[in-house]
Amino acid sequence: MAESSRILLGVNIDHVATLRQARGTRYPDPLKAALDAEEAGADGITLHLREDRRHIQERDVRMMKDALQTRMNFEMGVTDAMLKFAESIRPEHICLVPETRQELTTEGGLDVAGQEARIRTAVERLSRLGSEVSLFIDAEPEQIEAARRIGAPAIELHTGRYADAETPAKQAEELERIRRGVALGNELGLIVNAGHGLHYHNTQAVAAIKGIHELNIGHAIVAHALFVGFKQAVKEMKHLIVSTSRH
Ligand SMILES: CC(=O)[C@@H](O)[C@H](O)COP(=O)(O)O
Ligand SMILES: NCC(=O)COP(=O)(O)O
Repeated sequence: MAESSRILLGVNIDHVATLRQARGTRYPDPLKAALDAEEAGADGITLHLREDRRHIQERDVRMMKDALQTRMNFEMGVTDAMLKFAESIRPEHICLVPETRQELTTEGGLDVAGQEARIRTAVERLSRLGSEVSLFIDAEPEQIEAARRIGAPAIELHTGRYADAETPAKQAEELERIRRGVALGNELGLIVNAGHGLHYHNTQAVAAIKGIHELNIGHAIVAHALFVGFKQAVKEMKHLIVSTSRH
C-alpha cells in the first residue's frame, strides 16, 4: 500500500517535563527528547501547556518552536491567555483540549456541541495564524458533527475510555465506538487523529482502524524510554503503528 496510507505518529513529550519539574532541575530536557524522537521517526511533536504548568513550561514551547525539524502540535485549553500565547508561537498544529486543575490527566473530550459559538470563535482565530486546528473530543456523533459544523478541519478522538477499559468486553465496545467515530469523521471530511492512554499493548488495535491520520502517544513512550532509551522507545512504537496500518 502507498506510504501515504500509513498512520503518522505524534510523540507527546509532556512527561519528560514531569520528571524535570519533580525537582525543578534543568534536566531531563524535553527539547532533547523531541529532537531524539524526530531522529527516531516521529512525524510530529505534541506538547500540552497546561494552565497549572505541571509539566511543559512556556520556555519549552518557545525553544521547541525554533528547533523542531518536523512540526509542533500544541495542545491548549480554550482560554484567552492561551489564545494569546498561541498567537505568539504560531504552531503548525493546535489541538484544543478541555482542562480542569484537579484532573490527573485529560479526563474527557472537549464539549463542542455544548458551546459551539465559543469554540467556533477560537478555531477561526487560531486558523488565521495558519495553524491546523483540531478538537480533542470523545468519539460521540454529536461532538463529531458539531466539530464539522463549526468548521474545524481536524478532530482527535479521545482513546482514554478504550485504554482504561477494565474488561475485554468493555475494551471491544470502546474500540467499536472509536471505529464508528473514525468512519463518521472521514464521512464528514474531517482529518481524524486519536490519542490518550495508548501504549505498546493496546495501540495495534487502534492503528488497524482505517481512516486514522495520526496517533498522538506520549506517556507510554516516556515510560518505556526509562528502560530502552528514548529513540528506541519511539522506534518501537513507530514500527508497531506502521507495520499494523500498512495492511
Ligand atoms: C489531551 C491529551 O490526551 C494529552 O495529550 C494531554 O497532554 C493529557 O494531559 P497530561 O499529559 O497532563 O496527562
Ligand atoms: N493527545 C494525546 C497525547 O498527546 C498523548 O497522550 P498520552 O499518550 O500521554 O496519554
